[in-house]
Amino acid sequence: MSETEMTAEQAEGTRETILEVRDVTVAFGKNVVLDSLDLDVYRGEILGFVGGSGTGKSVLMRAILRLLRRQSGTIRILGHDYDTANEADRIKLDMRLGVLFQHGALFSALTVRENIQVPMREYLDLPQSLMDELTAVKIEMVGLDPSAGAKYPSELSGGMIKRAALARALALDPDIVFLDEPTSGLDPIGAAEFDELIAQLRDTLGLTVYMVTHDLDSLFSVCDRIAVLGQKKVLVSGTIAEMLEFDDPWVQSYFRGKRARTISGYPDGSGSNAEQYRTE
Ligand SMILES: Nc1ncnc2c1ncn2[C@@H]1O[C@H](COP(=O)(O)OP(=O)(O)OP(=O)(O)O)[C@@H](O)[C@H]1O
Repeated sequence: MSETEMTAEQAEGTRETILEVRDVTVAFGKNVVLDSLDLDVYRGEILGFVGGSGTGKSVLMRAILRLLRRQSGTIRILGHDYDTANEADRIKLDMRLGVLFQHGALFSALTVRENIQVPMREYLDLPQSLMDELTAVKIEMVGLDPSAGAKYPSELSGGMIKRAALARALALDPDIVFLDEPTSGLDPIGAAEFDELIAQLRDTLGLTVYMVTHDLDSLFSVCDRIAVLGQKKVLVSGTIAEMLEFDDPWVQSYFRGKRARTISGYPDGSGSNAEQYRTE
């Protein structure tokens, strides 16, 4: 190894942990869903979070976003522990997170422009003209036509709703966005375009992306790392190559199953021609 090369461990040491989950337990009555779970998310990465149905992916995301109570453990976002932060710091922290819930979850009685301005009104004190300018930038950023701003969610296609919801998640220029199954309900071309948009935003804005997904195409084409939830913990996290090597029946059948092999383009599931697969 030359002096300028780094080992994988050294490279890992230089990454900034933007989200640190330690020893988190969440239970509903006697039903323990997450048990002493640990997870790290690094700045600028796209992390795909997968696991069988009902394993607790949404519960973890909601626990991180403080939408439900956990029994124990610590969650540090951008180095801050929300539990011990004062009110002013909590608000600052909230502003650095963006969320796109499944199905978009736009307010149906508001136009796209008004939807995007909801977080701006909540957290910023800006004149309407400036909010309008910022909104136009967000609409362009997610690849929507400027005319979409005046439309109501019922007038938009599924793909446009996802983009509008993403624009709202980006309204306050967050450091990290949480996406709950962002490509579900989209056709393969729409899903591939949405993945491309996510990768583009990561590259241009340095955004960190935490994506709960069942979409193998997304995992193979845009995710830098994958974390697998199983047995109430993060069973394994790493690259696709590391998933393929991991000795667990669910992980093996998920990443080496017939569909995964078709997407990856190689008999053993390695490599990736997901984009080609999708547009065929
Ligand atoms: N508010 C709640 N009260 C009681 N139990 C809950 C609650 N929310 C989730 N659960 C339970 O937690 C478990 C995990 O649910 P969760 O929705 O996180 O699964 P998931 O991994 O996101 O599944 P899917 O991929 O099917 O969306 C389930 O057993 C569910 O019934």
